[in-house]
Amino acid sequence: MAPQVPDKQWAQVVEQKGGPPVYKEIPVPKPGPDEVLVQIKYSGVCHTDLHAMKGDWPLPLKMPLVGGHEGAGIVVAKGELADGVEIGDHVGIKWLNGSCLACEYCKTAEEQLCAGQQLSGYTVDGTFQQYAIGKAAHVTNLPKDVSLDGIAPILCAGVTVYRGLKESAARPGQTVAIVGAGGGLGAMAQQYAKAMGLRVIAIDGGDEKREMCEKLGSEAYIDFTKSKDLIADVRAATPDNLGAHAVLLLAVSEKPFQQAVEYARPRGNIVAIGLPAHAFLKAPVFESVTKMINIKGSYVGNRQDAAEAVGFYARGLIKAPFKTVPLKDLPKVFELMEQGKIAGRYVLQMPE
Ligand SMILES: NC(=O)c1ccc[n+]([C@@H]2O[C@H](COP(=O)([O-])OP(=O)(O)OC[C@H]3O[C@@H](n4cnc5c(N)ncnc54)[C@H](O)[C@@H]3O)[C@@H](O)[C@H]2O)c1
Ligand SMILES: [Zn+2]
Ligand SMILES: [Zn+2]
Repeated sequence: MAPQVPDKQWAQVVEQKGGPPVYKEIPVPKPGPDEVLVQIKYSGVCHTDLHAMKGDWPLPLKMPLVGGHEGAGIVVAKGELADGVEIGDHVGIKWLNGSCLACEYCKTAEEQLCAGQQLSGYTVDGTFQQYAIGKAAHVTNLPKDVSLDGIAPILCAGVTVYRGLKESAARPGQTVAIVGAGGGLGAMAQQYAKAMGLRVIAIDGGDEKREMCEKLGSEAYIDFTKSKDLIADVRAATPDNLGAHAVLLLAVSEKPFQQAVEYARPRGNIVAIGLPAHAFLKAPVFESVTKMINIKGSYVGNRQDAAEAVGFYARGLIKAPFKTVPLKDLPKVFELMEQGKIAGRYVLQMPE
């Protein structure tokens, strides 16, 4: 028998650009033919949700908006064309809520580049509500024996850094510098990198993040708020002083995007993932050319990346720290995030 679905639910709704989100009751949405309705149990809070509320990016967003795109829950209703997902399944709703499935990018498993994409918590309502809609083709299957709180942040932070590490082409034994290592993506990135046999240099600010990075197995922590010569410090943290084989840029400020070429080793790959507002990538031409540096962007991951990232977690390889608070506390989480005070991730628990 299909579960009882109420007409109303609690949600965090951004009613105007800049926020704050308003905790209120809104109607429970109904799934379309190719969609599922997911009873969200937990949702991670990604810095992207804060960028969305602030209107940081040159990409129009839905308003009013229910944010959130790291939702883990249980399917409670589905449309008649929603194949491959059953009521009762545990699934995740990620940033890419849906895509056209028919364009060149969708056909070649690069759906994050689809011009017809729908984005959870940005162009469609996301997971900061008790019941959220996802396209059946795009929800991520989650194993039923894994608890839904810790796996929620895998759905954006995990997938994104996992794909980013693949894009970095770093091989086991090589060194990756993770910039913004103390944040939500950064904590995950350290764990995925370690599981992939990479050596990690963590870059972030403050002692709470230092402590976390050391626990997560980074070989060096460089505090960007204290270092007198960040470039020299990163190089010195590599065994031969030549710099990192790969750099993962996860920070929410522009400066590191302009420094990375100087501490990447010759032939190094710099992967830009963080999306600070109004920022530019800038690199010295001389060093970029003579060191044959590769600078690229990486944007979430495809459905297979999501399945693989979940697999790493389910096998116990990813233990990034998170704190759980009720859905109503989202404004407090945004405040701490704005101040750069969150080590790891906050996960919101939906009311019962
Ligand atoms: N490309 C993608 O697909 C994708 C996916 C998810 C998130 N993002 C973006 O990634 C960024 C990070 O997200 P998050 O949720 O991890 O944010 P977060 O706030 O949890 O972490 C950001 C970290 O960057 C650190 N930082 C700030 N300035 C720094 C500097 N100069 N050097 C080193 N560290 C610095 C902060 O201290 C913080 O720990 C955001 O911009 C987000 O929108 C991109
Ligand atoms: Zn498409
Ligand atoms: Zn995200």
